[in-house]
Amino acid sequence: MEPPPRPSSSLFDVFLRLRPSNSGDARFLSVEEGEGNHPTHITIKPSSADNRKRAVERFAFTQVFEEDARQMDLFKGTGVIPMIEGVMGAPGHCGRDGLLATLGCTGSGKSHTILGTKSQRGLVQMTLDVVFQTCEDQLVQSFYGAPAFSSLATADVSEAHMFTATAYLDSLYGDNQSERFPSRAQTPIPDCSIFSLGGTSRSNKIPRPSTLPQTPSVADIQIPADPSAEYAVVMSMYEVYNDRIFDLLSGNATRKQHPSVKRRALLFKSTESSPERKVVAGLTKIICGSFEEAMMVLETGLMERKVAGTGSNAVSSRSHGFFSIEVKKRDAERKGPWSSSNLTIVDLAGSERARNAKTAGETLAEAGKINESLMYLGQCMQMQSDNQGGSKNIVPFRQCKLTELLFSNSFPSSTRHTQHHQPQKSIMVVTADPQGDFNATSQILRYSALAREVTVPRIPSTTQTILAGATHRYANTTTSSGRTTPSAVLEELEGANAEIARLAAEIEIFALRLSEETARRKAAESSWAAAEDHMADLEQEIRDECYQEMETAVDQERRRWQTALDNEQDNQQAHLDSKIDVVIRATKAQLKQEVKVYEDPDPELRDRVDELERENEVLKARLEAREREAHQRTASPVKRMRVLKSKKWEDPERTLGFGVDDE
Ligand SMILES: Nc1ncnc2c1ncn2[C@@H]1O[C@H](COP(=O)(O)OP(=O)(O)OP(=O)(O)O)[C@@H](O)[C@H]1O
Repeated sequence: MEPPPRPSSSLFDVFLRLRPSNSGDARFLSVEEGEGNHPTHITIKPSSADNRKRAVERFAFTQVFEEDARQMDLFKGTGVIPMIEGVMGAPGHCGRDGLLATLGCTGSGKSHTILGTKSQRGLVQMTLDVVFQTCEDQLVQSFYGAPAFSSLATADVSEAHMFTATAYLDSLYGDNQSERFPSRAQTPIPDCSIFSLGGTSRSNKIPRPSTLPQTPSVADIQIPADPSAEYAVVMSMYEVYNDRIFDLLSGNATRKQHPSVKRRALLFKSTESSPERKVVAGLTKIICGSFEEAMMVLETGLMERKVAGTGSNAVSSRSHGFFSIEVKKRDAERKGPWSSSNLTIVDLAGSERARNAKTAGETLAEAGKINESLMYLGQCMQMQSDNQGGSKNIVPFRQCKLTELLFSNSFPSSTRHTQHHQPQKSIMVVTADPQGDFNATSQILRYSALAREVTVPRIPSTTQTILAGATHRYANTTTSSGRTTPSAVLEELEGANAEIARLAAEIEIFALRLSEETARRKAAESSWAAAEDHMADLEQEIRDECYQEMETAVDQERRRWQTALDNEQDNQQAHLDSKIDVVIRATKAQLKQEVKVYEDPDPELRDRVDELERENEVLKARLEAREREAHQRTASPVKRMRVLKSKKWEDPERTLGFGVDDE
C-alpha cells in the first residue's frame, strides 16, 4: 500500500507525529521502515490480552515522525516553509491561504507541536519568526493617523477592530509594553476605549519576549520577499468553544476582576465587503511591527484561551484555538490596493473518552461538544480519503463551526472572482501516543490516514496441525480399486481447511467493519440527537430573543405613551392653572375697583328718615286738602286754573310755613 500522492481533491497533507510515551502500557503501534528517506506507514495491533480482536490495521501518511523528532524536524518536514512562501506570494502576485492544524487524542502532543514548551518554540512562533524575517525591512509604517493605517483598516473586509500592537498592548496593560521591545511603529494616540475596562494587575503575568524560548532558531531559513512590495502583518486569534466563536484578543483575560463582562460570540459570515467569502466578523486585529510585538500579542491571546484541568491532561485545551497571521501586501511605489492572504494555525482540542476524563458537569458538556465537532471533522476527512478511492462525495463541512472554519476556503469557488481563487493549502499533523489509549488512537488514525488496510494474521489452527501430521503419514498411500486415496482426501481436506481459514479471516474483517459501522451509526445517532438538542436550544434562544425584543418594544412603547400622557396632563393642568390665574387676577382687579362696603344704617338715622317720611306724608295730605279746598272755592274753571298756576311754583315749605320758622 503506497501513500497516495495528494490529489487535487484532497483537503490535507497528513503527517503523523508520535510522542515519547510516559505510560507503562504495552506499545500497540509500530512504524514500518520506509523505502525512501522517511517512514510513511504504521501498523497497529491490539494487545494480545484482547482476544476478541486479531485484525491488524495498517495506515499510510504523507510522512511519519517518530518519537525522537524535534520541533525543527516538524517545521521543515511538514511543508510549513513552502506554505509560508505561498502566503507571502510570488513577486507581483497575491499570496495563497494556508492552514496548519493538529489533531489527536488529549495529551498526545498537539499543543506541544503547535505552541511548544517553556524551552522549545512551537510551529506558531517559528512561523511568525520566519514571516517577520522575510518582510521586516519592507513593513509599512502603520501608526495611527498614518495613511497606511487607515488604508489597511479600510481594506479589511471582516468588520474588524484594528489596532497597532503598541497601542493595543499599552491600552491593555497600561505599563508601556511598547518599551519592552524595540518597535518600528510610533506610539499612537488611539481610541482603544474597548479595552479601557481592563485592569493592569495581570501585566506582570505577560512574559517579556526575551524570556520566551529562542530555540530552535530559524535564522537559516530564507524565503524571498517580493522586492517591489510593502507588507503589513496582522494578527488575530479566536477560539471555538461549545460550537461558538470567541475573540481571544478582546482583552477579557485582563478583565478578570470584571466577571460581569460577558464574552460575545462572533459570526462566521459573508460581509458587505466580502459577499462571496465567509470571514469571522468583528474580530480584534493587531498590526504587528516586529516579531517581538507579535509574540506579546500571541501571549495575550493564549492567556485568554480557556484552559480547564481534566482527568485526562492536567493542562488541557478545552477549545479549538485559531491563530491567524494575515500577510497584507501592496505595490510599494504605486500604493495600490492591499491584497491579503491568511495563514491559520489551529490547535484542536483533544478527543477523549468521558469515562477516562473523569469530568463532570460543564466540563463533561464541553467534552461532548469537542467530541461532536471532532466527529464531524472525522467525517469530512473520511470523505477525503474515500474521494481518493474514486468516490465523489461532497464533504459535509457545514455541520459545525469547526469544520466550517477549517474547510470553507478549501474548495475552489465558481462564484469567486476575487484574489482568493486558489483554494487554501492545508497540512494536518496527527499526534499519537504509541502506548496510549488504543481505541481512541485507532479511531483517530482511521479517519485521518490517507489510506488504510486491514489484515487478519493466519494462525495455523489445531485441525491444520493434525491434518498436517496425517498428510505426512499417509502421503504415499494409494488403492488399486481406483477409489480416492487417503492422500487425495487429505488434499481435499487441506483445500477445505484453507477455505475455512480464508472465510474466518473474512468474517473477522467483516466483524471489524461491522463494529466500525456500528460505531459510526452510534456517532451519527448521537450527532442527530445533539443536532436536535441544538435546534431546540436554538429555538428556545430565538424565542427568548424575540420575547425580550417584544418586551423591550412594548416597554418602550408603554413608556412613550406614558410620557405623552403625562405631558398631555401637565399641559392641561398648566392650561387650567393659567386660566384660574387669569380669573383670579381679573377678579382681584375688579374687586379693587368696585368694592363698596355695605354697612347697616345707623338706628338714629333710620328713625329720623322714618320721621321725615311721616312728615312728608302728613304734608302731602295737607297739600291735597288745601288743593281740594281751593278748588271748591274757585267758581269758574278758568279762574281756578289761574289760581293753580299762580300757586304752582310757590315753595311749599314757605307756603306751609316750615323753613321760615326754622330759620
Ligand atoms: N513530542 C513530545 N516530546 C516531549 N513531550 C511531549 C511531546 N508531545 C507531548 N509532550 C508532553 O505531553 C504533555 C501533553 O501534551 P500536550 O499538552 O501538547 O497535549 P495535547 O494533545 O495538546 O492535549 P489537549 O488536547 O488535552 O490539549 C505535555 O506535557 C507535553 O510537553
